[in-house]
Amino acid sequence: MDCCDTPAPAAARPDDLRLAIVGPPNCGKTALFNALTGSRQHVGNYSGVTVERKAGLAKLPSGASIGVIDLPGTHSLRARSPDEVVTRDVVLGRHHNERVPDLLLVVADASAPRSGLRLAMELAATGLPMVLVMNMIDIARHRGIEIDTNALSETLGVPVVTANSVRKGGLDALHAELDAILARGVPEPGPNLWSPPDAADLRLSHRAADRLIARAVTEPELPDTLTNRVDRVLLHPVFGLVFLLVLLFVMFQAVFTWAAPLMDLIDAGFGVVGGFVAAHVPEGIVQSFLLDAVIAGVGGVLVFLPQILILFLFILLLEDLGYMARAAFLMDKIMGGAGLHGRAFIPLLSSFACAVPGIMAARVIDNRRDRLTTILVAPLMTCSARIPVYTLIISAFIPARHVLGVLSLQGLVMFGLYAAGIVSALGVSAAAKFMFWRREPSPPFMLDLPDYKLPRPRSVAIGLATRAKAFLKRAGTTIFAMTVLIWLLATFPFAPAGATEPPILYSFAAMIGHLLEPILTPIGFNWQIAVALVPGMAAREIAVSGLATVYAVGGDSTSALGAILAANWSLATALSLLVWYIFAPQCISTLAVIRREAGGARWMWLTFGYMFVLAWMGSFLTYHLAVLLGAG
Ligand SMILES: Nc1nc2c(ncn2[C@@H]2O[C@H](COP(=O)(O)OP(=O)(O)OP(=O)(O)O)[C@@H](O)[C@H]2O)c(=O)[nH]1
Ligand SMILES: [Mg+2]
Repeated sequence: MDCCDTPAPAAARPDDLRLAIVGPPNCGKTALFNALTGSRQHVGNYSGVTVERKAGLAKLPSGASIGVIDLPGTHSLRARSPDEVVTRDVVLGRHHNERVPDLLLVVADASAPRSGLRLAMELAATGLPMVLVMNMIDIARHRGIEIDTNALSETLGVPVVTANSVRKGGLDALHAELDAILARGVPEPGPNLWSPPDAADLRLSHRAADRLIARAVTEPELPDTLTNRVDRVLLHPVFGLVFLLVLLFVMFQAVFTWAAPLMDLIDAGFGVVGGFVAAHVPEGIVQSFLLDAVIAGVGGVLVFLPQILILFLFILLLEDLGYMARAAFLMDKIMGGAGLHGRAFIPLLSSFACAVPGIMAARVIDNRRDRLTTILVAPLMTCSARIPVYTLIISAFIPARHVLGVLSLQGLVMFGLYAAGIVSALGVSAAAKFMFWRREPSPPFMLDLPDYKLPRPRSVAIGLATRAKAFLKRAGTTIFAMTVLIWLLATFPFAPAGATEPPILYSFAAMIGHLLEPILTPIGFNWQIAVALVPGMAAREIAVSGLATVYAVGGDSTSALGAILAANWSLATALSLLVWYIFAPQCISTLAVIRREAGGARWMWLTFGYMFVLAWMGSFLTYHLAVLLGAG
């Protein structure tokens, strides 16, 4: 029966029901949420993937729909970090605009059920009705772990089902249970007796969990040791670090070399469209708009899609494999030396995609000082929006030859730019620790090392598609809008009658460019760069589309942008711009998210200020050093 066919009594009005998914980190809550609701939220094999509340609608086999909320993972309601506070507040009904959930879906990792069962026992005190889901049952079975769901259900007094959230049909038991609950009517909540547990309560609850496990879970004599065997190499203090370095290195080589054929293809595609427009649209303002703003500008950015996707392919595979937490473990010493918390690794790693989710991921750090340091340095990590800028300049100025026979020099320079971002992040955090927090010792941190899992092609494909969509959307909105603005500035006003100079020199763009020259000439930038930099605050890629448009309007539309730059700039200018892009506080969304997450405009201005100073000084030194060495 469809729920919407007949007006139903209160208990059977599932549309109003709210179900909250709660569980320890990395037990598959988001995978379960996606499977229930058909959403495509990001999952990854490490703790702290989800840092905010997400809502969706689950359709049950009976046709009923119920509201489902996915929450950040937590080991206890005694929330410490901001992400855990979200979970606590939703469960206890303290979240603004949200009432207490009607039913908790408590998720435990069946292959390592301890923390999930402990949390389930703690949650029982809230009085909320719940269902316990023993997720990842496939992994548990594979390892020979047996779960007695009847014993669990008897002891806890709640329905217990097993689930595999990443296989079709893996939620059948849960679906049936939810429909049965709806048919019976969701029980009224009991009184909320939860209070923050103290150390003695925690000890007791751990013992209770042990007793429950002894009764309901049978572990095999010989635990699975593949993860341990692999970790003996990958977590080795020397081999492990060497492996990590080689991996990163291969990644950047791949970004450069694998992408080339695809990029050429897209470039050729735009070439054909450009030829068509040039042949069929009469010369004039419309043709200039299509050729200079749309094709040269936005098209010039779209060409970089393959590179961005290759970088994400690596990141998604490593995430799903469970390697990221290992990398965090390996980097802990180095990061700790620079005053960064071990938990900062994942936020900093996410910042390779974009600083915005990276800064949000810092919510997993419970200590405010360490969270602020992480937020402060996250924008120094090389976000994917820098890829087009880096690639453009590298391809134009660094010869495509090999070093030592196999290493591409261009890939090497790219690696160097990423390394420069990382090293400067370590340096800035060490400086911040020295200046602001010298006396406070760093608290220790516990890292969950997940078991390795084979990456699932479907989830990697979904991840890639999401990234591609986001990039194309940016290109179609922000980047397009700003490129059109630059085109307008470069086109109007027209040159006066009888003008002898190229028309663009009479445009607003040239006027603005010349206005900024006093700040930018000392670092080797010309007025064309200046024009692209200001709208580039909206998105870094606009430097590419902006330069393409300015040069195209200026009459340089016949050859590729790289060739135009190579002909117009000195190597010193190119290097200076690369260094500028390592440090420049360049995108407004990042600054806005810093303000929100750090809780004040002062942190935003501090980030803007230090990054601007670093960018200007770095570019100044680079430019003058390069000129001294004869590259001017
Ligand atoms: N084999 C198997 N893998 C699963 C299952 N459920 C989730 N996974 C994988 O486990 C990893 C963690 O899943 P997530 O859904 O991100 O876990 P989470 O509980 O939301 O994690 P946080 O948001 O960090 O708390 C991912 O790599 C998933 O693909 C399952 O039932 N079986
Ligand atoms: Mg999650």
